[in-house]
Amino acid sequence: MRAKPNRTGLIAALDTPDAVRAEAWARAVAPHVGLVKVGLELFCAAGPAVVSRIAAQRPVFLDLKFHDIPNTVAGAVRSVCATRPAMLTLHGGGGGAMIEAARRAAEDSLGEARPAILAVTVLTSFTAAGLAETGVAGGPVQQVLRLARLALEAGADGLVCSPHEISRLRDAFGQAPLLVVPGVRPAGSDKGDQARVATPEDAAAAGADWLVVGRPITAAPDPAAAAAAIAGSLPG
Ligand SMILES: O=c1ccn([C@@H]2O[C@H](COP(=O)(O)O)[C@@H](O)[C@H]2O)c(=O)[nH]1
Repeated sequence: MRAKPNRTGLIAALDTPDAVRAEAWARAVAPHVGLVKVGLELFCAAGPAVVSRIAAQRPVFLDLKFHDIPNTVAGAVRSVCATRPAMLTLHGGGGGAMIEAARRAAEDSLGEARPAILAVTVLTSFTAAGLAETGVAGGPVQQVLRLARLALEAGADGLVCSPHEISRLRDAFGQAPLLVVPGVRPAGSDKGDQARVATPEDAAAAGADWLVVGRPITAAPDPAAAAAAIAGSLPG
């Protein structure tokens, strides 16, 4: 498992139901990104086979955000380990026992070659008001810190957070946890449904290990050029 880069790296999110298009994007952006991300849209349409094919060319961040009872999540982790992802996600809100079970399942399946286990804290599409609607008072930063502690103590290798929480997480937990950060928008790009966003330069300066960027790359007229421009804006 070699998921901690020496400097902030770029992950392109391949969000499409079309496996042929996803594989073409993966080939196009490959020179500019460290990993490509397969999420629910592509996985639900094209299944594990597309993950295995893409993983043969480029390390895959498998972002399926598991959230279920520990036994079920452990089984899902064992199943997806067959596709050889470099990193996978589960929801921190699933609790410590679920995260421990996921880590054990990954170790049993692939040993040293297991994927990094990342806990999603508070989705980057949430505002404080939206989070309060779900019954979580106190705002995103507090909830991110609470779930981060739980997840890291249960054996997670890292966290998915927004750019707004990176520095607070580094202050609380240091440099060791892998911080994977969506909600990244080059200046002037459309935010879409993302709420807690920052530019690639600001997220890198705050201490992100990996930036996850989807639509600003895949909706661009030239996805390879868009990925190259974002990667080029990161400190070297
Ligand atoms: O909190 C989270 C967790 C995961 N994501 C995923 O990242 C990409 C972002 O895509 P954009 O097009 O750059 O908005 C997407 O695949 C999400 O599922 C996230 O955005 N926030």
